[in-house]
Amino acid sequence: MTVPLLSPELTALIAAVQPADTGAMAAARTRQAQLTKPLGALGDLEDISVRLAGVFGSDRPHPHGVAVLVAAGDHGVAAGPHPVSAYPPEVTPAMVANFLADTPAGLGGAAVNAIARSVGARVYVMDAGVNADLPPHPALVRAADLGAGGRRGTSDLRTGAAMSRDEAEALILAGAALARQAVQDGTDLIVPGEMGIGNTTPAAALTARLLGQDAAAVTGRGTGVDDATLERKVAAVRAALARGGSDPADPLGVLADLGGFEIAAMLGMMLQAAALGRAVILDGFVEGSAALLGVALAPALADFLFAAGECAEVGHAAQLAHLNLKPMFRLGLRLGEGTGGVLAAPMLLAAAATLREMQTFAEAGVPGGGA
Ligand SMILES: O=C(O)c1ccc[n+]([C@@H]2O[C@H](COP(=O)([O-])O)[C@@H](O)[C@H]2O)c1
Ligand SMILES: Cc1cc2nc[nH]c2cc1C
Repeated sequence: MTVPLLSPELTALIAAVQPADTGAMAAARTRQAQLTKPLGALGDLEDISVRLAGVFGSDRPHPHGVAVLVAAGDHGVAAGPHPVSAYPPEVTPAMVANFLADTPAGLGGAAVNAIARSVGARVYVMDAGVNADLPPHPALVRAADLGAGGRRGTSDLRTGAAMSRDEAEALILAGAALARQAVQDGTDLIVPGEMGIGNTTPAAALTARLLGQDAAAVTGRGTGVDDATLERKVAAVRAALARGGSDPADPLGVLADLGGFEIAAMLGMMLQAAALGRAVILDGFVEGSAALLGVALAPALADFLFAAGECAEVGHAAQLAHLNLKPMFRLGLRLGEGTGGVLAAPMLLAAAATLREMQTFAEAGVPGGGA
């Protein structure tokens, strides 16, 4: 197929995603082998520390701030009398209000707020296309104010494209703008997060198309749907794919055809974070679908991605395998919001600290360090 052109702004963002620093990674690998521990004894943290050296261009990486950027959007496929979720679409705007609620503990009463507070991460909230009038709040960023259309939910992907290419691009760029803001505020580890009732259905459709998998293999129970609803979800994904509205050779077309506004925004966050040399921590299945689009657009993005846990959603393992990422834990999380990504952030900070702060055998005078 002839792939339609991307806007100059998106083309520039994609071009700015360059591979990580292999020299710093080689130096970090050598250094890890000299640190005061049995060879390989820090397990996967060693590989993570080497990858962080590549991201931050130093064999002594020193990442600082952690932020979770939660984008919320509604979905046409979730509206109407045939639900694909265990919860009604009204939960999406209500949860945005919960992310922003004034509670005795501080900003926000959702899981992501509590977990972020517990690890000192900042929370940003974006309305990427929620089907409600959200009252103004100083901590609420509106994609519409960042140049994106501000439509209240996507179209039903069973019967037509979820959004236009222009809308998809505008949401990607709005997500990128929020990530630039977070970096400006001092963030080195970016966790894209999401809220959107029904969004495991578009995430499954994106995954099926981009990985060439059968709908049933990548469609899971999301919020905990029963067997009849799961069947309806698989049928929805099959119907969306059967329309033949997009080709994996055109990732923006796939996003517009099968995606969601918050998925587009998270894609923009990932591209921008990588373009600015910051690490991205992936949470669950919905974030994974954005990451698949990201590496299809900019293969070097993979160097900047770190997997938090393997979530309970069927299809997540296939995403991680495609991204060549090893999850750090398996806690059975199936929440979204970026919760798993925030939980993983201290592990990344600790991995970097080992490279930066441990002594070598020679420095510490510990025998057995080898050559
Ligand atoms: O990302 C995941 O792994 C994930 C798995 C299950 C559920 N979720 C969250 O639950 C919602 C989507 O589930 P559903 O059943 O409405 O498609 C949405 O708000 C997500 O944040 C997210
Ligand atoms: C209550 C609730 C909170 C969520 N957070 C992310 N997805 C969610 C779905 C529901 C239903």
